[in-house]
Amino acid sequence: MQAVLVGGTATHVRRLLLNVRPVQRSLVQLQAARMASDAAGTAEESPIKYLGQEEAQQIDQELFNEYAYSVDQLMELAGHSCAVALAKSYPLTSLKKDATVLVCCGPGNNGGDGLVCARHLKMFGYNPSVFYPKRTDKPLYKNLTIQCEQLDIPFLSHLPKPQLLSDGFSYIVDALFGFSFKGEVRPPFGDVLKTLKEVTVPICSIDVPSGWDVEGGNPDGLQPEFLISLTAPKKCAEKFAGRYHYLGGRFVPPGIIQKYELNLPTYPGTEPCIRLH
Ligand SMILES: NC(=O)C1=CN([C@@H]2O[C@H](COP(=O)(O)OP(=O)(O)OC[C@H]3O[C@@H](n4cnc5c(N)ncnc54)[C@H](OP(=O)(O)O)[C@@H]3O)[C@@H](O)[C@H]2O)[C@H](O)CC1
Ligand SMILES: [K+]
Repeated sequence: MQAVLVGGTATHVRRLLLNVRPVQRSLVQLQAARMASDAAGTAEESPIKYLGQEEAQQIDQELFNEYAYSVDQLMELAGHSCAVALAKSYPLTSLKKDATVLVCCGPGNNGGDGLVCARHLKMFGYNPSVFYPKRTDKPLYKNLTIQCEQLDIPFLSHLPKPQLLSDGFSYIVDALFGFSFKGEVRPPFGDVLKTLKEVTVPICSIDVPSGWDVEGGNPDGLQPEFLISLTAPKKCAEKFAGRYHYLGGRFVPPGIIQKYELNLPTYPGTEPCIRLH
């Protein structure tokens, strides 16, 4: 707490700390640290942390087990932040082809983020379709699918050839695999990734470009134009050379930010996402 005792803020901060519960305390401390650095005129931010695969999974589990979030809650916030970041990067008015978007969903939670994102894109006025080749029987995914169907979002029974995809869609959302992807790509996703590599419209990846090693990337794999990292960027994002890199999933409690030294940037106002570069 020494760092915060700058420029007459000490009494104010001490009073705040005495009157708050422990969870709130870390919020106050974060704010105090920011006030201190501003007061000292040293607004130098530490670099954002890039997470390894195990660390990302550990944080995920901690959010569920210790912070008592449900997967549905976080997925909704994550998927919504993806749709907002996409709408900022590809505004409705700038798109041709009736603002058609294809969202490719994988079998895990990354695919779930994709289904939520598709629903919000529809609400924002885009025309999403979904390709979801390996469905999961869990109620969460079934419900997300029904919600999309009830909004008249079409589900494609097969993935069209690259030329048709490029002609038919403004961009393609890659929600196939996130931070739990491991090893060589297994069927049917090898063919899916091969097709996506050949399209000429932008590929927009959620959390991890699919087919990339979560830490090492994949120089021969997809080269997305857009990436939204959720919670915090994964190590492979250091290799991302596309145009838009966003951070989303504005749900990380201060306790986790501190414990894992995430050094997340401050989200502006009420925005659910922030552009990193
Ligand atoms: N805390 C957060 O930031 C949150 C992030 N969310 C999103 O969740 C994903 C991580 O989700 P998870 O379910 O753990 O895993 P994935 O979606 O990445 O992938 C799991 C499925 O992928 C299959 N898999 C894995 N490797 C391969 C491979 N080489 N070939 C083919 N298929 C593969 C795996 O299959 P199994 O047979 O191994 O079971 C799974 O089916 C994160 O990235 C965020 O996008 C949450 O939405 C909210 C919290
Ligand atoms: K992905």
